[in-house]
Amino acid sequence: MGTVVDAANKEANGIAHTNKKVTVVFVLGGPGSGKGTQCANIVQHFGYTHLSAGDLLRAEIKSGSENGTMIQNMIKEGKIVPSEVTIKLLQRAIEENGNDKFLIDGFPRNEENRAAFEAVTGIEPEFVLFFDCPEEEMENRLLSRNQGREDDNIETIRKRFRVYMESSVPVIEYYNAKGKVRKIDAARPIEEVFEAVKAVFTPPSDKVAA
Ligand SMILES: Nc1ncnc2c1ncn2[C@@H]1O[C@H](COP(=O)(O)OP(=O)(O)OP(=O)(O)O)[C@@H](O)[C@H]1O
Ligand SMILES: Nc1ccn([C@@H]2O[C@H](COP(=O)(O)O)[C@@H](O)[C@H]2O)c(=O)n1
Ligand SMILES: [Mg+2]
Repeated sequence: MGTVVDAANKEANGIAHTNKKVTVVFVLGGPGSGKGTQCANIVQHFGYTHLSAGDLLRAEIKSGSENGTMIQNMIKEGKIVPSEVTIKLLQRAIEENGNDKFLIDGFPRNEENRAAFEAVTGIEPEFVLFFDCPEEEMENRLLSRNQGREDDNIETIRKRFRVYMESSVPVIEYYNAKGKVRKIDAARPIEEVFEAVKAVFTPPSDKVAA
């Protein structure tokens, strides 16, 4: 079941409304747990559009936006950018895309993100895909990622882990209490993790008995 984006709230936020009916899956997990890697696989197999909040913020820096310097400083410090900035980027990306099902990766990152997104868009996630991975493994992955990210250094990585534990884990707990979390053991090879992910996205009627 999708969610109809609430017209009044969208107008208040300055986004033209289309009453687009969308299905949203939030993809959460610690820094380096493999969210982006698995989202790419889900896109290929299940036809979702992948929206990474971090990628949208990095693109905003590159675009020369008035918020660019603020966003860059927040990312360097591993801090969470104010919700209105990130939500506008997500809303625009949803509106501009012809697809009606989205993986929103790395969002909501804190309670403010969660409550503001729900209030502004009226969108409730179908479920939350949660990649559970030990910190030591995530640290090793981030230190060898080699994508030139300014926040993949040990000092910022430690700050990101702290923010994750203090601000993001409570959001996962919130959705867990609502029965919406699909937890995946992410400390396995990429292909094995994807087998578990596939089981979450495959409707029960399509599952073949082993
Ligand atoms: N299951 C896995 N086993 C080993 N390495 C992995 C696995 N999944 C992803 N990686 C690698 O770990 C690094 C981090 O993965 P990815 O970028 O997908 O994580 P992320 O959760 O999106 O991180 P961030 O929150 O920093 O954006 C990448 O170099 C990726 O190739
Ligand atoms: N909801 C979000 C998501 C991300 N950020 C900032 O971007 C950084 C990188 O995010 P990744 O998901 O790509 O790791 C993150 O550390 C935050 O600084 C944010 O503010 N809000
Ligand atoms: Mg990522």
